[in-house]
Amino acid sequence: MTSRFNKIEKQQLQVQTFQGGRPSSTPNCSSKVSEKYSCKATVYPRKMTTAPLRVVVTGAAGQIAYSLLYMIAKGDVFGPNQPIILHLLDIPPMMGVLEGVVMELADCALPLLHDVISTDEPSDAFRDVTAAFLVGAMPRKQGMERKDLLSANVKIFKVQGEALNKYAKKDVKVLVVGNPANTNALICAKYAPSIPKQNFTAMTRLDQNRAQAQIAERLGIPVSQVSNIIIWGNHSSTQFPDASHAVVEEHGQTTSVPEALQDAAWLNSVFVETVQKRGAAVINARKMSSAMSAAKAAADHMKDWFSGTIAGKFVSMGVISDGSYGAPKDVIFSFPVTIRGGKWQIVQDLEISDFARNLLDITGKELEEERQEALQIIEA
Ligand SMILES: NC(=O)c1ccc[n+]([C@@H]2O[C@H](COP(=O)([O-])OP(=O)(O)OC[C@H]3O[C@@H](n4cnc5c(N)ncnc54)[C@H](O)[C@@H]3O)[C@@H](O)[C@H]2O)c1
Ligand SMILES: O=C(O)C[C@H](O)C(=O)O
Repeated sequence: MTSRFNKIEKQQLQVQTFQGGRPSSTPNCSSKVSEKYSCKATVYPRKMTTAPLRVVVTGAAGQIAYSLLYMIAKGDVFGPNQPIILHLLDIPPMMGVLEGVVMELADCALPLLHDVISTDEPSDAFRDVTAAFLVGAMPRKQGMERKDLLSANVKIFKVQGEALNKYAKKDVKVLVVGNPANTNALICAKYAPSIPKQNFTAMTRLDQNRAQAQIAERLGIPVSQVSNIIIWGNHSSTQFPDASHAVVEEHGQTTSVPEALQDAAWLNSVFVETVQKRGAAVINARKMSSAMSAAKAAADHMKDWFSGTIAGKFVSMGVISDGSYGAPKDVIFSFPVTIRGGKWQIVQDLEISDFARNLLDITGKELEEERQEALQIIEA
């Protein structure tokens, strides 16, 4: 456990005292499933002093959630000493499936899992949550682009923005996974005006992880030796995976990725296109969109947001644009960020080549177009 998790524990203790068993502020959830799964059946340390953190996962009966819930509940995201109350939201027809997921969570006998609230009511799902994984949305099928999902999905994020605004903690950290993630996050933030826009982010960590894996494979080294790859812009096929500032660490020596690879042609073509099209490649192979890797990326994103980035390292997140690097303002644009004390900051003053400039402009323009289309759908 790091000291950053200690800070979270202190904040939590100010608002909710853990009394053993069910915390006093647990909402009376209408879900039958939640009634069945009481913390009395859960085994956890006797002297637990840290108050549990309420975490909502939407689309909880779906593919991504099936991997993600386990990661959260076993401590991968909020630390090995942070008890969790999971709030699980899905739509009414999925309540039966969700019941099975809740049974499996109980059967995992995870010491950190204090309680599970499963529901189809946004008011119960979002009440008092400190972290929100917004996964619930339709996935694309073979041959579609992610923005083709706007008409099906964007209204979900209006409703959930409103619910977050009303019921969540004002410092809730929101990660939008459901596609098209950047524009859904923008709409979600718009309908939650009482929560700072900086608290709404979109997931491009899967693209970062994919890029890291491609570079490591090309160099024949472990992924852990590659860092500071940037994903610029939209989580779509216009994204720009940029390894020009990335580094390789081997035997205590740091080398830039372009220097280690000595293959600019590969970096500017095969590498970029492979990462841009990786989601579609997985769909073609699996006939379903990525789920295990998406869950891992969501866990990585939220873990870094809560616990911070390591000195000298940055990660990519879709965040509200302030116009840095000539990106359009007021879209959710993926930038390299560092994180301290739960707050992200865009890394400044990185050199942008003409090649990069062109790709940044393309992905920025797509985000402006998506914003316009989303607003038309919402306002129709
Ligand atoms: N940003 C990324 O990198 C990334 C990666 C992978 C997948 N995704 C996206 O994540 C989303 C979920 O993918 P999946 O594979 O888990 O899909 P899935 O179809 O397996 O699960 C989605 C779940 O969301 C539920 N849902 C639908 N509307 C809802 C609502 N209004 N409230 C709550 N739940 C709702 C569905 O009932 C379903 O259980 C898709 O949009 C997919 O494209 C994004
Ligand atoms: O490609 C998709 O539609 C799913 C997801 O966004 C991904 O990148 O794997």
